[in-house]
Amino acid sequence: MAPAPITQMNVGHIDDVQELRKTQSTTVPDRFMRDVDEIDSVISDSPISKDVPIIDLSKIAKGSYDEIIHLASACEEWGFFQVINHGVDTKILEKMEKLSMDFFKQPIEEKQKYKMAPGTVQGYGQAFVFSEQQKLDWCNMFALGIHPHFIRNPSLWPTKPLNFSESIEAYTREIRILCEKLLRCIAVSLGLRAERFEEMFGEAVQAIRMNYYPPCPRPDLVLGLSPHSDGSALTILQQKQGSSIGLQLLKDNKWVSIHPIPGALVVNIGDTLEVLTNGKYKSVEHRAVTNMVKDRLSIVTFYAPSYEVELGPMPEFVDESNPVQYRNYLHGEYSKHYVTNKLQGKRTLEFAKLGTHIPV
Ligand SMILES: O=C(O)CCC(=O)C(=O)O
Ligand SMILES: [Fe+2]
Repeated sequence: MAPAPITQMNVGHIDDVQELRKTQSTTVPDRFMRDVDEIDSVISDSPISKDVPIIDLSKIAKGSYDEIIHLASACEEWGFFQVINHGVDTKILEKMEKLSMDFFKQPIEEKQKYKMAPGTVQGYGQAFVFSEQQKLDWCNMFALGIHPHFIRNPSLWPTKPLNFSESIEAYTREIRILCEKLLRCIAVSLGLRAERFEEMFGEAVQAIRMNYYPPCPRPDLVLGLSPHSDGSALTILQQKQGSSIGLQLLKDNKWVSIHPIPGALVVNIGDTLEVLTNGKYKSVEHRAVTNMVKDRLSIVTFYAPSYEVELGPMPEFVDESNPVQYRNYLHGEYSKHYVTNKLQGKRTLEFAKLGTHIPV
């Protein structure tokens, strides 16, 4: 998430979905209603796939080559996996869930002290809305840039709940260590030296977003979060215990729900790794759907190279049978492009794909 430009744009009125929920209305405002083709499969029994791979990081730590092979196939065939025995203390995960809920449960006046400005991606509100016509997601977000420090906007760091900042620091420190570990494992799974990405990434960028989806009276008409791939290299997603099942990924053209495993974290490949591996490991389109009775909270970490790093397919993934599929660009340019466009499947990656033209 590069610092986005402050622009005067008219995004229209954006309803706060928790406030809508309080009205007990049985309908949703027009702006949330999706066209039929966008939601045809939202509640048609999208299978809850227990096939999404589960990677045991403790096996890799003990040197299991089989688990590295398993990781390689998870990345290549799914772009998504759940990680267990990941080393992040359960207490830290639970604390973060409580902290996030305590934040979202506050009166709207308190949360709006940290309002996300139109066209930006940090603070409280709804990101990726750029026009009055754009449909809205049934979601309240709270997002912060974490690392390096210059991406932080201190005025958006809440003073309530108490100890919010300290808890965020503790959580993001742990998750950063996990990102580093995972990236080393992913490098090995690609036949690279473990440190290959780490050395290239420089001081990696880290951002966090909490997505809160209150129950919705018409889950059949709305989306919790529009389909997208992540602009990161790697994303780590924590689903709050007891949340509704809501995360879906597109596999073989079908939406598949991710079955939450207590204590596990969901990991997905972002656009940046797709480009670096010249499409060997692809970012996968995913979205969130809502539920009529249950709410959902996800706590999402985006981990990416430093903005000044030049990205493009690594020579290891280019040969006669694998010609270059993406152009070279600075990560900061992509990050800016990502946060200034609405979420629209894998459209954003057209920025880098050779043979596609994006209007500027
Ligand atoms: O809530 C979810 O599970 C989806 C979140 C997500 O994909 C994101 O924040 O990028
Ligand atoms: Fe995502």
